[in-house]
Amino acid sequence: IKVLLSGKTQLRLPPSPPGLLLLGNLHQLSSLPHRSLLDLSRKYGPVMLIRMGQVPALIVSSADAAQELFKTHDLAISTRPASKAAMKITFGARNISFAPYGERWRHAKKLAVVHLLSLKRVLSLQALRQEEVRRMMERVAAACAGGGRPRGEVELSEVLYEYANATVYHAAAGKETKEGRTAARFRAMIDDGSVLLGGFQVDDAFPALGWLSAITGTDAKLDRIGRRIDEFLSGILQEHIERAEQGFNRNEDFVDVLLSLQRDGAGDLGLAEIDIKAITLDLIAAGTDTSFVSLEWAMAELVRNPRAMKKLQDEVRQVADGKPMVVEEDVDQMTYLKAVIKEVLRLHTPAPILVPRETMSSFSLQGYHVPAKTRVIVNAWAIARDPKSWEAPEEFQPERFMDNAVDHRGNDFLFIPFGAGRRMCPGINFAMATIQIALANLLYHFNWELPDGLNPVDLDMSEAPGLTTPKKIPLRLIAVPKDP
Ligand code: HEM
Repeated sequence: IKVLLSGKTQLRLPPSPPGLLLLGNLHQLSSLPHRSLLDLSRKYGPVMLIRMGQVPALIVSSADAAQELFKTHDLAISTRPASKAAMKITFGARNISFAPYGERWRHAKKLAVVHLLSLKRVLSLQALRQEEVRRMMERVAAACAGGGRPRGEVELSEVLYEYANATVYHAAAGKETKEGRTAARFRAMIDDGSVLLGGFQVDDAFPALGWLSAITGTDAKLDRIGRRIDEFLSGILQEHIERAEQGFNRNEDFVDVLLSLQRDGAGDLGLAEIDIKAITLDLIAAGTDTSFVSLEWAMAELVRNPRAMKKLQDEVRQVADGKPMVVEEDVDQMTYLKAVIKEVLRLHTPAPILVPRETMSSFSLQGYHVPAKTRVIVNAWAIARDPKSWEAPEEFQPERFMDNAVDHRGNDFLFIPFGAGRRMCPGINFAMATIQIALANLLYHFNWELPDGLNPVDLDMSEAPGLTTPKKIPLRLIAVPKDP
């Protein structure tokens, strides 16, 4: 009636599934939102508007809509929604991933790219990766020697997590120098945080009801995680500062570089200790889980698909024949390895709904009006299994990437595991280098089997919830050395 009386035409909003008065569509979302959202989009279309409690959210689930979104409206969706979890866990969102759009975010991202993530910097870290791969191989080899477990049985998920964490930690904050700052401790801190940062907590849906998170206990939990993270990062910084004071600072790692920039003034925006902690934590967290889940799913798919495993093993062993280890020059010649990794990123998109954005202004998408202050969720996982773009989308077929120029760098919108546009992942080079060399060496040195006579097709492939989705049941495999 108000619209009719005002004489204004009503703007056409995207279709919405019917919701409940207070909850909106929250009750239709499971702990794996990418799956529930795909089901809803099959009914309501690739551009939909849902309500998560009080919060309106635009859901994009097709390559066409994603292309229009990122190509035409990227600036309008370049901020992240403010969230209590991000404020408490990521040093007031002074990091990159959860920072609001603006100069501070741009400055932090530039520092990370120039001093850690550019192709040149990533190539210069080759020896570091080789060292971490060697440590991982030694761990697997130790399992082959027995040591209390059935011979060759490896808690592979644990080993892969440790490798992914150590690689990015080593590059960002140097080698672990004190007992206790380990992958296990880091994981315990980060895992709870990842679920809370996903943006699907009751508290995210009712921002006006601040007291709710005190009742649900989320506030206390966030404070606890925040304190542990601060303590961990303060320890890292203190070690670096002490080392520099003793004259041992040779700009070895990213924290060293940031501290020396801080001493030199670091430009107009400055660089406080809290910024250094926030950015360092961000890079270690963003780089660990994503690379780990990619490796975990890669090994799971390969043991489930013995034909692909053999084909990849043949390629790796032929290229690196006779060498003590696969090195990165060898990887350049491994086309099937690269296809396998792309297929893993397609089928098991590590961050299935990317990282939520928020509209800074209204715009029109595929003929629908999208209001300002709407959360934007791009279901990259759903897009990567859309039968309109992919043949047999549910099947693991690395061959589909062999003679196919489709790339993961944010230009082909049917395949955007790293996102697209201004907020796209800056860690692609780092991630690819970390994953490729590890997978190649795992297959070069060992043959892999399922324990307890498990049939490959019976391997459980369900996902655990979070910003990234690891296997629900960690991967445990038998490693058999290629050369006993
Ligand atoms: C397979 C590995 C990885 C995947 C699949 C991945 C995926 C993503 C995705 C989907 C986003 C959000 C993009 C968007 O909003 O459009 C993101 C952001 C980000 N990633 Fe990655 N990532 C990976 C590895 C890494 C690594 C190794 C690092 C650094 C060491 C890193 C650092 C970041 C940072 C800092 C952001 C925030 C960018 C911003 O908000 O401007 N990522 N990543």
